[in-house]
Amino acid sequence: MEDALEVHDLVVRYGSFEAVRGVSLHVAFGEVVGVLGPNGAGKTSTVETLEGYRRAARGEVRVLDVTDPWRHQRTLARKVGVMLQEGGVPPRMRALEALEIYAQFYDDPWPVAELVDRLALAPVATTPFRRLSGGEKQRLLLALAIVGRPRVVFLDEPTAGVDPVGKRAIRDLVAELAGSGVAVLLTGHELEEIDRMVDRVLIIDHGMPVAAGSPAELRERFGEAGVEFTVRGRLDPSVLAARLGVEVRLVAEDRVHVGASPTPQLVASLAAVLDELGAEVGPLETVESSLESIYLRLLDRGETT
Ligand SMILES: Nc1ncnc2c1ncn2[C@@H]1O[C@H](COP(=O)(O)OP(=O)(O)OP(=O)(O)O)[C@@H](O)[C@H]1O
Repeated sequence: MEDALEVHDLVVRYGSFEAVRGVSLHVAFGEVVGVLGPNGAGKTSTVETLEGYRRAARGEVRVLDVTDPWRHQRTLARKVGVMLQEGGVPPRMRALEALEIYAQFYDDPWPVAELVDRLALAPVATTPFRRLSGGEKQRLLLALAIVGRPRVVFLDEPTAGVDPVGKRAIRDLVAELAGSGVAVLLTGHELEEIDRMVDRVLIIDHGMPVAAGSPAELRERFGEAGVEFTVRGRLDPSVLAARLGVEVRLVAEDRVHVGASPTPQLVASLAAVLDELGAEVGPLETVESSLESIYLRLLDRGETT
């Protein structure tokens, strides 16, 4: 797949403070990539440099055919979709009005009625922007970002504050955009949602890369696949650990986590030992690490080493 955008060894400075210290990333057409990291990690600084709002102190930045977004911000703005921060829409402008005005800027906009329908904006079509709820604002800002059918879309916390039905609508729309070849770069803290939307993530901290890959790759490298079950009565995890030769711990008072891949051998040995110990347990369930647990472990490790 051809890359729609790329950043190589990016450094962003505010005065003498280096907010981004050597970040590289690329997004292909048809790909959804998430930039993750704690508050102040440098996500917005990275994305805003790609959007042309910040100047790179060092490094190469390309978005579509624009190799210096800072210098060519106006040209770039017509080619990419940016999910604006709240301040990007005049407070009194009505939702539908905003969409119609934005649509006029483009040669082949997405039909406004279709976007209104897809993002369930009809009930608030005549509501002024400042009166919209948090989730409604998010949905409108997403509609505004994509109404011009850009080939590259930047989404800042697209599902933050959105209800579950709205989240699904946004996920579906993002998947559809990617399916039609759009490159999507998103940031956010809602890791469960992001896990479901992205092909790859880049985790950064203190302006530096911590890990990168698809959620599946990160699970493979840093995750803890395991088997869990509930137990009635007492079961000493250390006894089980000694017998199985793997890590076993309580994740709740009555729930045991066996930290090993659920291979047939492991499951058979576990069942045999439990039987021998006369333990009364519920069904064995396989569990895999969430992106959130991997993220927490990676960042924790980053700070302690
Ligand atoms: N204009 C600025 N002047 C000085 N420092 C800034 C400026 N903009 C950002 N910073 C600092 O740069 C660092 C990175 O900020 P950035 O907004 O890129 O982080 P972020 O990862 O997007 O955080 P969040 O998750 O909170 O949005 C922070 O320490 C921030 O305080």
